[in-house]
Formats: sequence, structure tokens, C-alpha cells
Amino acid sequence: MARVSRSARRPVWRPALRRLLSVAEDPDAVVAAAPPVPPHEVFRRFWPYTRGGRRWLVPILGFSIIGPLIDAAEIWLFKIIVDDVLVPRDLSPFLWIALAYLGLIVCSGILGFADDVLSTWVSERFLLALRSDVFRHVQSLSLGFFERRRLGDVLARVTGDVDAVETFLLSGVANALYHVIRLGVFLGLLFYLQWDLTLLALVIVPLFWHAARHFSRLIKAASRERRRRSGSISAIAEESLGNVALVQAYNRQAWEEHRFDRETAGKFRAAMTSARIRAVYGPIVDAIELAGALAVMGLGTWKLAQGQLTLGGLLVFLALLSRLYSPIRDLSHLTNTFYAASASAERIIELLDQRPQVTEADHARRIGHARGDVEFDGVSFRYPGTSRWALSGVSFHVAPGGTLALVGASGAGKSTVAKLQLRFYDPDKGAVRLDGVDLRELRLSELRENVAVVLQETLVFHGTVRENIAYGRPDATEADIVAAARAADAHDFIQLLPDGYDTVVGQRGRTLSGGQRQRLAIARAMIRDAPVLLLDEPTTGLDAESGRRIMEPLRRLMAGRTTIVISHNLLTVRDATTIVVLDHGRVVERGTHEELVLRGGTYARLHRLNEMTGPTAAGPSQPLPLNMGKVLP
Ligand SMILES: Nc1ncnc2c1ncn2[C@@H]1O[C@H](COP(=O)(O)OP(=O)(O)OP(=O)(O)O)[C@@H](O)[C@H]1O
Repeated sequence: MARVSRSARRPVWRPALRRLLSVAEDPDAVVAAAPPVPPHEVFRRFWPYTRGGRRWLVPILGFSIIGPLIDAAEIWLFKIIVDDVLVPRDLSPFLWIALAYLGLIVCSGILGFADDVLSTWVSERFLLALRSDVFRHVQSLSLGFFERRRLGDVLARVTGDVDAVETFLLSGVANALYHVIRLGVFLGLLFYLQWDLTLLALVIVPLFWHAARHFSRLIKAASRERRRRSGSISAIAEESLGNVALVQAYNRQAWEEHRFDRETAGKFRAAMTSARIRAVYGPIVDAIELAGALAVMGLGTWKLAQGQLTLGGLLVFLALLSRLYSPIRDLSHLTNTFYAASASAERIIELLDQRPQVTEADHARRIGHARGDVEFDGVSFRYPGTSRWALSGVSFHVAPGGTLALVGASGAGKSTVAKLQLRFYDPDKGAVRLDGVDLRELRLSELRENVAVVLQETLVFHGTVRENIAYGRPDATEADIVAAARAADAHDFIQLLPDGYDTVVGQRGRTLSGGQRQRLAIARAMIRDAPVLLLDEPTTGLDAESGRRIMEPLRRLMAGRTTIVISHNLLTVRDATTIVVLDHGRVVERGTHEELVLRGGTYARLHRLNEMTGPTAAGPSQPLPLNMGKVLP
């Protein structure tokens, strides 16, 4: 007879079942799945967060022991009712049995209350510590991380995944212990009652475990997919809602909905796979359990017929058996929960493993209030993961109080200079110095206290006008805030707002005009009173009138400070003490406005272009009376 090939012998339902119980990989994932981490590693990483609540774990454990004992006592009372009240039809012991029942119920109520409150306290304390730590860690990451990652996914990790870690570490472990203790108590009782029946009942345990192990692997894959999709959903929601004006202006709602639907459908599929796995798992466990119970019932009935067992004894045995199977079943369910939670734990671990690219030296130097001497010395820099140099051999020096203007085409590297000055990144070659000290040797917080910024995209928080100005210096007094607002030419418009300084400006300051937002940003920089000022395209996006209006407050802000001003608009930079022209990350020209115009190079060409297009939107009506501190090339 011809041999049947292996594949021909394989049951046809196998591939169908596999498809039904597994999640499909998505090659164009918005958010990639986190790398797998073994369970013991998850424990090692998160156990320290239980520090505050560990002493309460002992009483909680105590409750886990007393709970099953009360359960067992209730069942025992049931045996007494059957054997001493029902079978002999004798009511005399009924009263004390009823009282004992009542006592047990009261005890179990008190215990349940204490257990609930304590366990919740321990879990929530754990979550509090972990969530704060994850947030602190995310805050400490360098700008580069946020430029690469999808913000929505980071938010989903900080808010959603953190909870699952608690399930893994505390609720999960507490439940596991609780079930193990219950298992021990009921097993002891069953052995005491009928050791041979108990041994028979235990025959099915390996089957339970085998099923649990197999299914938990499937559950884990589905859970990882669900968590990944949750991250993607948050990422897309954050991106489309954060850019709602752009989406609506370009009629891209349908496209955004499509992206969103794709991810929600992915999560739906993963959830359905989980449901199918659980739905298949449930009846399998039921069948195993039934097989055990039937075997016990068969042998038990035989023993009853032989007079080796009372009816009460058999009924109690079967009742206790169901209590024995329930922790076994719960434990095997718990492995599924564990695996599902570990998918979230992996996402948190991946986040916690991110190291800031910029770190503070061990014995970082303090400089207090700097003089404001800024130097770029042969600085070359490449953004992580890119091959092009964003800056290459850039050198300049601005003496305290001087002004340096950075000019160049889009993408020339101007904003990169500002990022290095703030130490959002470290240069790959060369050094950036403040008062002669390499920024890498300085305390990060002190460096940033010495630098005030007014950026192209003005950042305004949801909050009052007062809070937005005081963001520059949280300990500022009311007088400081008003003085800064006056100097920034913002006081008048603030007074006209419905609640003056207490007016709440919407998220990103949407309820203010571009010019008003910019003046608020100037007031914030003003109140910081830092010796170094970075102005990154401060007039971009403003119309002629608004641009003109902020020139005066800008001049006041720049007075007496070392300023690096970045601008496409040559009219805002022509009076800088030194103008540096960047091209593809290199310094191609440097000098004063007059010198560079005479030289007839890139700057002169840009200047001519500017002249041809006329005084641009943001051009000042008069030259900037810049502080003429010494600026050395
Ligand atoms: N986060 C980043 N990751 C990778 N490359 C970047 C990043 N930011 C900027 N670059 C690249 O570095 C180069 C310099 O960018 P930079 O923002 O400094 O230019 P810029 O002169 O300020 O331009 P613009 O005037 O348009 O603001 C560009 O080629 C840009 O594509």
C-alpha cells in the first residue's frame, strides 16, 4: 500500500483553526510592536515600584488564607446539615448551625471589605509611583526622541499600558497566590475526606496546564497586537486632531478617517481573535473539568453503594471538588491574563529603556547667571539616523551683549544651531561653549536658565495669560508679569481681553492672533531675564503691521543680551553686529551687512532678492538699535 505523505495526513481543519486563532502581521504598522521581554525580567524591572505598599502585602496574604478557610467551613456546615439535619429529619442542631452560618457571613463581609480597600490601596500606590516615574522618564528624554516617535503612541503607553503592568505584578500575583492558597486548603480537606477520590480528581490537572500553556501563547500574540493597535489609534487621533485646521482646510477628513478606521479595524480583529481564543478555551476547560467530576462521581456512587461514604460526605466532596477546580481553572485563566498584561509591560519597558541622547556630566559645573559669551567652535552635527551633515565645521563667537544673525536658505542649518545652543543635541565634532565652558560640562538646568527663546511656532499653553507669561519664571510676582507684558507691548491687548490677565487662552493659544501670541512669547522670554536670547524666525507668519508691532518689544528684549537671531527676512537682521551666512550646514560668509553687500556673494544676492520683493511683511520701519557688543568672527 502506498505510504500517505505527512502533509496529506495532516487534518484539513488545522490551517483553518490556526487562522481563526492567530492575528495577522501588518507590514505597514503605524506603531511597531515592542520587543518581547521574558516574565522574570518584567518582575525584576517593576518590583521596586511596590516598595511603598510591600508591608501591606502580608495582611493581604493573610486574607487570602482566611477566605478559603471560611469557604471550607461553609461547605462543612452544609455537610452537617445534610448528615445531621436532613437525613435524620432532626431540627435540634439547626439553630447553632444557622448562627454559625451567620457568623461566617459577617466574618467574610469584614474580610472582604478590608481586602478590597487594602488591595486597591496597594495597587493604586504602585500605579502612582510607576506612572509618575514613566512620565518623569519621558520628560527627561531628548528632543530627538520626540522628533522620531509618534506622540499619540507615547501617550497611550503612559496612560493605558501602565495599568496593565499593575495587573501583571500585583493583582495578578495576588490572585495567583489567592488561588494557590485556596487550592492548598481545598486539596487538604479533600485528602482528609477521601484520599482515593482526590487522587482521581487530580488526574486532570496536567490536562488543564497543557491547555493553559498552549492558549496563553495565542493570547499573548493577540494582546500584543491589541496594545500596538491602541498605540496607533492614539497616534493617529493625536496627529489628526492636533492638526485639525490643516485637515479641514485640505478636506482630508476622509483620508484621516480611513487611517483611523484601518487601525480601529485592526484592533477589532485582534480583539475578536482574543475572544475566539477564550471562547475555544472555555469549553475545553469545561470538558476537562467535567471528565474529572464524572470520574469522581462514578467512583463516589460506587463507594456510596458500598456504604463507604455517606450522602452528605459525597455531596460535600463534590462541592469541595468544584472549589478545587475553580482555582485550577482560575490559575490557568490567570496565565492568559499574565501574558496579555506582559504585552503592555513590554511597551513600558521599551519606553523606559530609551536613554536621553543628552545627559548631564557626573560633576556638572554650575555657572549661575552667565555673562553670555557664546561660542561655536568647529561644530559638526548629524541628526541621529541621518547621513547628511546638518552642520559642518561651524565656528562663531558672540561676546556678551552682542548680536549674531544667522541667514541662509531653508534647510541651511539655522534652527539646528539653536537646538545645539539649547543642548537639545550634542555636536558630533567641535564644541559649543557658554562663558568658555563646554555645554556638555554644564548643568543642563542652569544652561537652559541662561537661555530664553522666542520660536518660530509660538508655544502657548492652555491656561491663563498670567500663567503663560509666568511659565518663563514660575516665581515671578504680579508686578514682574505686568512689567514684562508692558515691555512686550502686550499689556494693552491683555487688558482688553474679557478677563484681562485671567483670560484663559485655548490650547496652543488659538484664541489669540499670531502677533498677540508672539508678544506673549516675548513677555515670557522677557520675564526669564536670561543673558542669552534665541530668536528663531520671530516675525515669520505675521503680517506687515503685526511684524512691525513686535519689532519694538523685540528690541527691548534684545537690549543687553547676547542674541542669536535666525531669519529669512534680511531686514530684521541687517543691523546685527555680525551676520553669518549658512549654506548646506557650512559657513559661507560672515561680516556686517555693509561688508557682505559689498562682497557680492550669497548674502548680497539674498539682499537683492529681498529688495526686489520690497520690504517684506515683517520688516521693521526703522533699523534695530541693537546693542553693539563686540562680536568676533
Ligand atoms: N529632527 C531632524 N531629524 C533629521 N533631520 C533634520 C531634523 N531637523 C532638521 N533636519 C535636517 O537638517 C537640515 C537643517 O535643518 P534646519 O532646521 O536647521 O534648517 P533651517 O536653516 O533652520 O531651515 P528653515 O529656515 O526652513 O527653518 C535640513 O536638511 C533638515 O532636513
